[in-house]
Amino acid sequence: MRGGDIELAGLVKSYDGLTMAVDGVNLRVPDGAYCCFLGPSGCGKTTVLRMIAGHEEPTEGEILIGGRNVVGLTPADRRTAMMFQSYALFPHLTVRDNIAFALRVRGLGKTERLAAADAMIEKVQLGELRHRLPAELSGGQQQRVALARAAITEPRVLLLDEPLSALDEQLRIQMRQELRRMQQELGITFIHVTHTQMEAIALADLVVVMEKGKIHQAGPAREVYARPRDRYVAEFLGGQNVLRGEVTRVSGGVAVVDLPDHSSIVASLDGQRSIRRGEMVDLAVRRDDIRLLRPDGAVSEAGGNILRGWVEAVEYQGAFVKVMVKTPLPDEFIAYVAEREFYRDPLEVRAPVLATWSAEDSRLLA
Ligand SMILES: Nc1ncnc2c1ncn2[C@@H]1O[C@H](COP(=O)(O)OP(=O)(O)OP(=O)(O)O)[C@@H](O)[C@H]1O
Repeated sequence: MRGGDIELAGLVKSYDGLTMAVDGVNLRVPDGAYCCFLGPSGCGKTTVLRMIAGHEEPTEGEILIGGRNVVGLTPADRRTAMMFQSYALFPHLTVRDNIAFALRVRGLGKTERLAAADAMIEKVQLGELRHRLPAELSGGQQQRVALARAAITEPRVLLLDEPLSALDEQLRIQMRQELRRMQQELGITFIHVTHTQMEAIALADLVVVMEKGKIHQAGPAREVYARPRDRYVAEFLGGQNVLRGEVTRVSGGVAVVDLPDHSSIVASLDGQRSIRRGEMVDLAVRRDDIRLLRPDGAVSEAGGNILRGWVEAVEYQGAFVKVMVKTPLPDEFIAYVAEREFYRDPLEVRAPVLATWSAEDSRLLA
């Protein structure tokens, strides 16, 4: 039994009794999940991580690992391990000795330590590098050593604080795959803190989006990206346009929303049951669900929602083209048009356009 499931219940951390670094966090992380805490600097994600690790005590609330409250226990008794941003490898010890060191702290004999280190070295594919010093390794290899050193104590939960931030862009993407592979191989719960949206989305089974000490949304990557709960999550994850307007009608699972430019948009309620006429609401539509038409073309082609504007800027992105559309609305409006489709009849800057999408592609936000 691994027992690496985590439950955070009413978790609060205040350093000075006034500001809440963590402000009432409730969350369940299943055993063996890859969970990413995502949010801007200062949102409290590292503090949550440090409290799970046992490097910081909560002001209030419980942390259950494997069903047992671990508040007050040492990291070793919690069976958690932490991998730091800087890797914190001993410069004078070889790869093998760095990895074996964690077991010396736990009082294991030398033969046992080295045998365990060798097994772990194979697991993380560091075979040929076992006798090298950290300075003789690449950033990615150093990270693998740091991971092996954290994993050798057989923790139930491995905590990673911005593990990829020291690497360059290309290596970061490569190491992302490797972290995922290792997590699956070790079969333990990973809690990974990051402020990079794409990193969280690419890696996690469970993405937890935080702001100012609170969780806005926790769910599978695709749910958080494609069905953000509120404006904050939609804007932080990106890929969505968020518009604000007044509800003029609610019926049959949809709401009609009047925007400040007097256009009417139909959006699915998407479970927002309590919406009433007259209420101000946010609605989201994915940038890649927008079709851009020339106004002189067949307006009948425009199924459902229409917003009028003109092309403010065009940015080539490779697989798609990012078109910034200026509308009379205060919110920015962007369409991602598939590359081939865009170049069939390229829109030039200042061209008037109709941005259209179907009712079911826009959703009310909380
Ligand atoms: N030891 C401390 N003493 C006082 N305040 C602290 C301490 N550690 C963190 N804080 C404050 O708590 C809040 C949350 O910090 P935390 O490090 O958890 O955020 P974060 O989201 O991880 O940010 P970053 O990505 O910059 O590390 C911040 O306002 C921070 O200034």
